[in-house]
Amino acid sequence: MSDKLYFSYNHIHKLCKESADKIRESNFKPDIIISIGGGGNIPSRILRTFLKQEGSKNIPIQVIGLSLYESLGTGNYDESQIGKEVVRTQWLDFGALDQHFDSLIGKNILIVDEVDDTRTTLHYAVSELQKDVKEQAERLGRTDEATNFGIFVLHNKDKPKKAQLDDEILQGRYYAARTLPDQWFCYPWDAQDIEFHSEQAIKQGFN
Ligand SMILES: O=P(O)(O)OC[C@H]1O[C@H](OP(=O)(O)OP(=O)(O)O)[C@H](O)[C@@H]1O
Repeated sequence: MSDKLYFSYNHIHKLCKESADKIRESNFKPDIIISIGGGGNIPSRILRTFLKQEGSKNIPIQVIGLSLYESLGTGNYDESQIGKEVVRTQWLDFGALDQHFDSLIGKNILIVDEVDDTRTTLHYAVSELQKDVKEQAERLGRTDEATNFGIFVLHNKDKPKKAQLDDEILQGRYYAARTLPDQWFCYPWDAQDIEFHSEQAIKQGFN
């Protein structure tokens, strides 16, 4: 097989459907989806379609912008540590949501991205959001309310991770549609030539 794996839109749609069923079966009911842009945006929107319960409202999606940039640190880094600095380009805005979403306190929060590679980005997202919740809860005297974080990714790369997630999340509310070997993943939204991309996805069985 080629060292690149190609995934079609249809395949991704099906992964989201299947994962929404698993999330529901596990009894985790997200109140809000926090999408890590840009890769998390399309999976978030598809997942929402399948998480929607009849008669209830759509789950709101908020987007945070996180990008991995080359670390320019001058310290004694070994090669494996270079290039793993998370830069925050956008954060939450609850002003635009209704009164039920004036904060994340006491909510079930599903963080969505397309891939868990070194885990640096997910770790950053969870720990910064946990910090925000803690600060808000202390300020508003609501520290007794439990806030639960879950994670959904299309793909988890089977490789040593450079950052860790809490066991509570990893063991209970970490949903990876597929765990695959550490190869180059090609997503349809990055394709310059979608016909070629789709053909490869069909050949590889990811259609
Ligand atoms: O597990 P990690 O090693 O942290 O890598 C995963 C992250 O890398 C990619 O983001 P990127 O910074 O390339 O930005 P993008 O989503 O805007 O393409 C991807 O979308 C994930 O967010």
